[in-house]
Amino acid sequence: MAAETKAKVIDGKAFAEKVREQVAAHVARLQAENGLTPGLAVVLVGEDPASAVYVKNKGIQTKASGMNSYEHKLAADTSEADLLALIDRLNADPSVHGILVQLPLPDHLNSELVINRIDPAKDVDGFHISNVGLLGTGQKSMVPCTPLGCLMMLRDHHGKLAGLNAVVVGRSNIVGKPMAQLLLGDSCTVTIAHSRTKDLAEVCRGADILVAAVGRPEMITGDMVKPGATVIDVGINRIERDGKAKLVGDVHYESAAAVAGAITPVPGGVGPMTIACLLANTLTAACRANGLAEPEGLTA
Ligand SMILES: NC(=O)C1=CN([C@@H]2O[C@H](COP(=O)(O)OP(=O)(O)OC[C@H]3O[C@@H](n4cnc5c(N)ncnc54)[C@H](OP(=O)(O)O)[C@@H]3O)[C@@H](O)[C@H]2O)C=CC1
Ligand SMILES: Nc1nc(=O)c2c([nH]1)NC[C@@H]1CN(c3ccc(C(=O)N[C@@H](CCC(=O)O)C(=O)O)cc3)C=[N+]21
Repeated sequence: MAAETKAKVIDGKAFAEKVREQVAAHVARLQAENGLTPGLAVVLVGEDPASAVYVKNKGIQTKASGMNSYEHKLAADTSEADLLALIDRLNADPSVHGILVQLPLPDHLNSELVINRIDPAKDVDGFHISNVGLLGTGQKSMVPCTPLGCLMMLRDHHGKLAGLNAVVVGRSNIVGKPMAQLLLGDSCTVTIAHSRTKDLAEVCRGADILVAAVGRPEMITGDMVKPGATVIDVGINRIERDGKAKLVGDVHYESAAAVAGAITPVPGGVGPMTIACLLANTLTAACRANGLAEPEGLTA
């Protein structure tokens, strides 16, 4: 028998739609008042099918919000020099305000080198070492889209986050670490757990806010969740169940939802917010590049 769902479901899809509407309204104003159209360049190297789908969705949503989308699809065997040369051109192009290089890159390319070649002001992923440092020291920066989307949903649900115990499971540079920085910035008491953490279940049970960014299908189960806690599931895992392809998170949804106070679903949770925040970051970058007022409520 399925456990009864107790938790409030945080609808990331609906939230993302609202964010995209705010972005579109601000873009329309920029065009009317300043003759400025923000532009986002997305670079995809190779033919990973999942990445191709994301890049296509990003392009569609970028255009739907009134911004320009420039897609650069490069062959899997593109040389590092050629990729760096493209980034240099995009850095110098005033119609491009945001640059995203889809990760992971093929093995022969050094992602750190490539990411750090992007002009930090155009680094809408917030992965450049300058933006990482600015975020870590509490200064204005470009904030990584996935953690920013999680933060927006958490602020919306809780109002103030100060004093809450937050546990982030996962310490990657693109999700876990920046998520922890943002929660710390909002005065949570933050614990970062990872594969070497002792008694992960007990650590997780201490969390008022539990963020799962592990990359392991359904590994966070209901017994690891404190009653009433808010659970944010970042995981995107494609699995096969009963002969069918299925998308599941890093959280075992049914058992966790029976205990949690609020939970994000997969699909329809963090994923859509990630793309909405990418659009928000592109708008923010365009405003900053032109010395214009930034959108309110769309930055950390
Ligand atoms: N919704 C969205 O927009 C996005 C979703 N994702 C998804 O989020 C998930 C995480 O992505 P990402 O951060 O890139 O993944 P990484 O593989 O880079 O990092 C995973 C982290 O989880 C930790 N971990 C792995 N196994 C365990 C375990 N058994 N117990 C505790 N910790 C463990 C690892 O620890 P250690 O460091 O010790 O190895 C590591 O820090 C994936 O499912 C990915 O698909 C990612 C980006 C965006
Ligand atoms: N430079 C870079 N920046 C990224 O932000 C980045 C990246 N590389 N590489 C891959 C990951 C993954 N990622 C997702 C974005 C949207 C959904 C999303 O919209 N998911 C939908 C489901 C989509 C589906 O059905 O596959 C949902 O959860 O509802 C998921 C995952 C961004 N990433």
